[in-house]
Amino acid sequence: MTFQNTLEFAKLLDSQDQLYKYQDEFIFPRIKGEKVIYFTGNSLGLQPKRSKAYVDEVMNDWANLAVEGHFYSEKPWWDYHERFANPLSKIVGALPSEVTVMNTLTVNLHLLMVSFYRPTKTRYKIICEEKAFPSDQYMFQSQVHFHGYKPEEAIVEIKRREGEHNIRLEDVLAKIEEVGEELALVLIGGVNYYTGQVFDMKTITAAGHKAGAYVGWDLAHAAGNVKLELHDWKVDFAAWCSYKYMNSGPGNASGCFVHEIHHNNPELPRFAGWWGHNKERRFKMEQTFDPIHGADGWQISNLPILSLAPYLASIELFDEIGMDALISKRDKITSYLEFVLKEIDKEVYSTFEIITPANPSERASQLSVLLHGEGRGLFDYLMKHGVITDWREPNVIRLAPVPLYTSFKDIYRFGQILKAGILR
Ligand SMILES: Cc1ncc(COP(=O)(O)O)c(C=O)c1O
Ligand SMILES: Nc1c(O)cccc1C(=O)C[C@H](N)C(=O)O
Repeated sequence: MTFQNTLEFAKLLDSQDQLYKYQDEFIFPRIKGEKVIYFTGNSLGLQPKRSKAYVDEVMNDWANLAVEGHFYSEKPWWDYHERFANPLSKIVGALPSEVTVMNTLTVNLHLLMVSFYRPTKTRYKIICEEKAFPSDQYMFQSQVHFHGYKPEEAIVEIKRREGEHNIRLEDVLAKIEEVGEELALVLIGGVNYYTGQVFDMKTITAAGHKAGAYVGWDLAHAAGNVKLELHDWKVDFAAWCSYKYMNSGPGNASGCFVHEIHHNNPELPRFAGWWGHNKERRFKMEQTFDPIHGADGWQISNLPILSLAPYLASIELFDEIGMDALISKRDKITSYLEFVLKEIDKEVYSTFEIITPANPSERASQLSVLLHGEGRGLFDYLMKHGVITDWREPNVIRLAPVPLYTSFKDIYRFGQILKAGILR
C-alpha cells in the first residue's frame, strides 16, 4: 500500500481498522482537555476502563466475605491465577500448564535461574546481549557472584558491530558456537528495550540447545507485542512483565513460562513455597514439598489478588481480540509511523535516524529515533504538546504506536507536532 502523509489518508486507514473501536476501552490522560497521543505503552500501558470493576469486585468481596473470599467469592482467590492460564498461553504460544503469574519480572528471572543456571567448573557462562536492560545486567552480575564467579569471566555479551545499532543474528550464533561447551545459559531480551529489535528466538533457542545450554527469554517488551511460540520453539523458560503491552497497571505481576519437558524433572532445583505445592493437599499443611506439575509449581506465595484483578481484565481483552489481529494492525501502524517520520525528515531537512531495524520481521511496536542535532528540547516540546514519548540517554526517543489504542490519525497529528517542534 502506498501511504500518504495527509489527514484524509490517516482517516481512511482508521476507517479500515477493525481495532479502531478498542481505543474507547482505554483511559487517556488529557492535556488542555485533549487526549494525549500515547507512545509509551512499551513502558506502562494505558488503563483499560474495565479494570476498575475487577478491582472493585475484589474490594467488595474482601469487605463482604473477608477470609471466606479465598473460597466463596465469585472468583475465589485461592485459584484466581488459574484464570490466566488459557488466555496467557495463547498470547505466548504455550500449553496452559506451561504458564503462570507470580511476583515481578526480575524476581521471576532470578527464581527461574535457580532452576536453569546451575554452573559447573567447566560449563558456567551466560550469553546475553550487550546493553541489556540494566535490571537484567544487575541480575546476571549478582547471579554469577552468588555462584562464586566473576562477571568478567562468566558473562559473555553479544556486541553490536562498529557503527551498527542492532545485533546481527549471525553474531549471536557465532558467539554461541564459540563459547560452546562452556555455555550454561543463553538469556536475552526477546525485544530489545532500547532499539526495539526483535530477536529470532526460534533459531537462537535451537543454537543454544545444540551447544548443550538452557535458553531463556526476558519477554518484557515481547509479550503481548510479538508472535511467540514458546512451546514449539522449545524455550526452557521465560518471564515478562504485564504492565507494558498487557496494560495491567504499574509494577504489576509478572507472567512466566516453563516448558513442559521440565515439569516432572526432580533434578531441577527450585525455591519452593506453599503455593507451588500440590493444590489438592495444600491445606493439609504437610511437611514435604510436592510440586504442582506445571509452571504453577514454581509459585512460592499466595497471590496478590488486588494486583491480579486488573491484569485479568486486560488479558480478557487480549483474548477477545487475538494476537493475529493485533499483529496485523501493529505492522501497518508501525510502517505508517516510519513513513510519516521519513516524510517529515525530508520536509524539514532534519537529521534524525530510526535505529530500529527496517525489516518488519525484526521489529514490532516500537521505533527508536536517534535525534542527531536535536536534544531534549524537542522531547520536551512533544510532551508539552500532548505527545507522550520517552527519552533514553544519550539522545533517543522511543515511540510505541500500540495497536490496541493508537489511531492512524494520531500518527498523522504526531507528524505535524514533530514538524512544528523541529521548526520551533
Ligand atoms: C527488558 C526488561 N527487563 C527487566 C525489566 C524490569 O522489570 P521489573 O522492574 O518488573 O522487574 C524491564 C522493565 O522495567 C525491562 O524492560
Ligand atoms: N517500570 C518502570 C517504572 O516503574 C518507572 C520507569 C520506567 C519503567 C519501565 O518499565 C521502563 C521500561 N522497562 C523500559 O523499557 O524503559
